[in-house]
Amino acid sequence: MLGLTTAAAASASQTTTSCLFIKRPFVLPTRKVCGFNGLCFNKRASLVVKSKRPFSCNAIYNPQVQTIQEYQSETFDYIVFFQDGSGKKAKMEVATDEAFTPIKQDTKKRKLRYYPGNIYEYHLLLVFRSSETYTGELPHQSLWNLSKKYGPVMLLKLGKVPTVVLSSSETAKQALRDHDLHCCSRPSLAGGRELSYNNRDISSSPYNEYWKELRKLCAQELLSSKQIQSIQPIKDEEVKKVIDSIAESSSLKNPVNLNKTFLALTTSVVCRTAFGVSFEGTVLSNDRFNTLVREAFEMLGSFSASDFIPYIGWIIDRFTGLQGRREKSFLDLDAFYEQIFDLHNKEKQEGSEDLVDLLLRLEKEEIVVGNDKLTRNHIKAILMNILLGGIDTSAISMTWAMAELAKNPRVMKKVQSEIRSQIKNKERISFDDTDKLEYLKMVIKETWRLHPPTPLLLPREVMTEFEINGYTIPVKTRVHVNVWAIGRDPDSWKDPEMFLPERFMDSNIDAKGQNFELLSFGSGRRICPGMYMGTTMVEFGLANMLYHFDWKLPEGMAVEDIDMEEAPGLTVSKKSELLLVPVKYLEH
Ligand code: HEM
Repeated sequence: MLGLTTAAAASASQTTTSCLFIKRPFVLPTRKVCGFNGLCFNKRASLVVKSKRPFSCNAIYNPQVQTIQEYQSETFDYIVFFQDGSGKKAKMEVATDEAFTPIKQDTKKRKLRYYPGNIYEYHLLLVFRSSETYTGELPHQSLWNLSKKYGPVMLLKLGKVPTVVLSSSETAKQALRDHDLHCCSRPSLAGGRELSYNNRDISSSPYNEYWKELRKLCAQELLSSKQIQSIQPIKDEEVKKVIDSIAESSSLKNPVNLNKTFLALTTSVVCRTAFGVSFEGTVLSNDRFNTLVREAFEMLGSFSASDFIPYIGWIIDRFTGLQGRREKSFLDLDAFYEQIFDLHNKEKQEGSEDLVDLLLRLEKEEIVVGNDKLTRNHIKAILMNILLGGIDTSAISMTWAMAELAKNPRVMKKVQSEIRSQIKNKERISFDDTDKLEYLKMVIKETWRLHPPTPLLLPREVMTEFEINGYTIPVKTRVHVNVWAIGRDPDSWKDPEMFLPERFMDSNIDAKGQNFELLSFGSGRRICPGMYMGTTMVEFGLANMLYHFDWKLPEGMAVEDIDMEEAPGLTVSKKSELLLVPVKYLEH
């Protein structure tokens, strides 16, 4: 971190006609930029003119000029923009960490005059050239590393789009609690737009009446605790199928692929409860369905040039093949929804109304949501939320939990003995049984701390300017909360890299959106509406796996061999398959 000191200012004054002294320390990056990615920081700063005589400096009127592309060919390390209250900007070339050299020539600029001894309040923007890019394979990790250097509020300038990343519980609290109403809209992104039939779903809809009414519908009809408890018989059946299949592998001493097992489990539960069908009966085979879900998540989570570079970004997306993949993902999902509608039209069962029945009935009744009459496209968009929100996140959570348990045999033993002593020798675990499993709940929270399924939350868009830690966050800025970084922040967590469920023993911290150290479901108006469904699914699934089976590593594998690498996407799953050998627990 660099705070320009008087000495630094003095050295600067030797090389330049004037010297500017920045009162508040700020961060100057040092690396070279690559591609169109870059970072800038945005902060109000005071400049004190130290030179003996008034001097002039170039001002830039066009704010667009600050994009990285326009400076790519230039040789300096970084550029500093100062913007005063009137919106005028002055640009300084920074040659080293310690000297500011005013740029001499720039056609579009007018000279601004600075007077000795005066203090100028500026909006300070730093644009720098860095090989550390935002759009690496795992952005939450790159951003975490950057936040360790540059602090918990960073403004990234990607193409034309300002994006703020918050990486501490304190700054997340300011955004999601104190200024929730100022930043609870969503940007319209290419991936989400296409898969959500033009932002007609809950997660990518901007903050408006339509979104409010959809959320209400969700809370009252689709994802209420009463509704979730009513689907328990389906969960029981689907879990039993999984246990029977694992028992078979156990008798053959075959390892089980837990990534696939959990995904198949959550898929069956969601498809049966929400769509009233088992996905085995649809156009998609099990494997194709899983690929489709994963692919859709990658499309939603990938950085698309059209989201950052207006007018020409789509050309880049065509070249990279992203647009083609997105279209295919959209068509596959669309075919899936159509088939579900067909099945519902053919097999109308009296008395049992699932989510699709409900939505089709509302369509027939021509109900208006916000200002829109509910159409097939609205219904498909809502189904996309249930499908993508409900399936992957819970499966990912269970896989990470089992990977951590396999890596930490002490914790595995402890959680199994809790489950087995509480359940006794019952053949089936009931919904109520999981309530008593305090240590299992701690294991799940610890898993979400280290492996939040949505590590950057979903991007928000600022509707009204506000401040975080003295930084101004202007309208239209995108805001990401790096929940992954917050879960590893040593200011919030002791020994953050350790998997230690006991840390929750005497603490009230939970993941329900009030504790900003643990934000696996987000917080504020945009908090996950499927939190109860997701939590109960994860608790129930894991309790069963750990009750019925002991789990061993495959022959020749050691605990250290379990790799915890992450796969990229909007949700972050375990990259390699988790293979464990089940051993049937025989006491019941
Ligand atoms: C362990 C399971 C789950 C986790 C960890 C999870 C996590 C999240 C997160 C982090 C967000 C973004 C919150 C924000 O932007 O502040 C979110 C939003 C959302 N989730 Fe979940 N989720 C889970 C399960 C579910 C389920 C089961 C459903 C539905 C069946 C669901 C539907 C949604 C929807 C519709 C949104 C968008 C909310 C909005 O923008 O208003 N999620 N979820």
